Amino acid sequence: MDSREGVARADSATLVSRTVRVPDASLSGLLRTLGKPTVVWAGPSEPSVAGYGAAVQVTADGPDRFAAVRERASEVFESADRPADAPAAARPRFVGGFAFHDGHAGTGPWDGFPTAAFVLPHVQVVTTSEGTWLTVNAHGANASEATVAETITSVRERFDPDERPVGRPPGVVETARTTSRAEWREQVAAATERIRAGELEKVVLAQALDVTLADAFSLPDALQRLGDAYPSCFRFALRPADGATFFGASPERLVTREDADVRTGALAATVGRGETPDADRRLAADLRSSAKYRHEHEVVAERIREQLADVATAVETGERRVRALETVQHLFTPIAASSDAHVLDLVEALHPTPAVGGLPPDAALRVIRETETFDRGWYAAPVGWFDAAGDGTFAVALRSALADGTRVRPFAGAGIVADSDPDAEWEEVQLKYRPILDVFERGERE
Ligand SMILES: C=C(O[C@H]1C=CC=C(C(=O)O)[C@@H]1O)C(=O)O
Repeated sequence: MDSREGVARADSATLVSRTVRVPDASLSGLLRTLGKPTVVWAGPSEPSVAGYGAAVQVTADGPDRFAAVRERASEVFESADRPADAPAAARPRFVGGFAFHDGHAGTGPWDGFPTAAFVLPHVQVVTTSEGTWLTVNAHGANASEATVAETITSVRERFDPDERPVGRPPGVVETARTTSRAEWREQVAAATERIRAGELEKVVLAQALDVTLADAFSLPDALQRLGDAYPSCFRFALRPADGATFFGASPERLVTREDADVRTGALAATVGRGETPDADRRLAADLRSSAKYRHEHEVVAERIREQLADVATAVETGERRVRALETVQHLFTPIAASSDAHVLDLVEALHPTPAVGGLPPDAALRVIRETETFDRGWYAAPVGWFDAAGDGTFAVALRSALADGTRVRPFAGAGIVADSDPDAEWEEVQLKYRPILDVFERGERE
């Protein structure tokens, strides 16, 4: 299942797709029994998807990558041989993501991660509140109903949905930084100077850690721990080639399109959690009332509305509120709209929002490139899924890390505006590493 035997380029071949119901299974149970997935997606109030192997893999480079993926995937979907009464939740879905920058190199730690990579899984297991379905997709010269039926039988034989206990956290042996505190101070000071000089209004600067674990990384354990601590976040894991896995639990929905309904939102400005309910409320009150936080947030909300204007109508902004997560609290403004555009067109219009890039976008991207000393790769970029109708959900790959064996590289950043304080931003970034580090560090309880 780990190989890419089924890999085919989108061409005139048929996509054969069949679905059977299987016993109810939790995502972690599935991952522990079926082996190494190529893709995993689990969103709040959405089906979870675990994919093995690739019936089709689509990759693309350069600024046209969004359209290139959409077109190649549409060819595959148009060729589909799938019974009309097959359950909708189990429909074939491409799952994958994009690099943050157009000119992504895909080298070093990001070896195997192109500028865009999506997989239509050979074996796709979808779980909803209604049940679990196994879909087998095959495409190319050897794809037939008979080969699909054979795979269904062999996966069913191995299918053991029982929950397995989560292992002990592996423990951290060593942690190195891409950016020292002194370098960060200089970077933030230089960025605020450029902002005050009028070159730009906001930029999101990031950094990374190089963590060495005592024992090898376990994806089922990592995703289960993240799911327990961050149930309202989008959990994902992507392994476009054999090698490293990019995974995380992102609080930020880039966009969902369901029929013509579009859901997005602005998530920006951060404080920590208080030690007591009173301290927590004071922090939340500060987040709501501070002019600095409001500005940092409002530029994001306003820009998202502008970005949507070209691809959607009936853009409506909900009420700004505080969204509390296990380790941080953010300002959040829901935004809804209506659109006939494919979800990938919406992703293209929205990426990068100023919650991960800045404003104006080009100036912010220039400052990011000139300032950061590590490769963002797929961090802070769109990850998610789409289907034949152009529906789908994409999250912004935050609270994320690249993991391979005992090596893990978590990423985190912070929005910088004119009055940002480098030390406060440093503390904020350390809080944003917590979701990933908590998966690996051994606390006193262990
Ligand atoms: C860039 C990150 O968070 C973004 C999302 C929410 C709040 C943010 C902030 O307050 O700076 C960031 O814009 C990250 O988690 O690495």
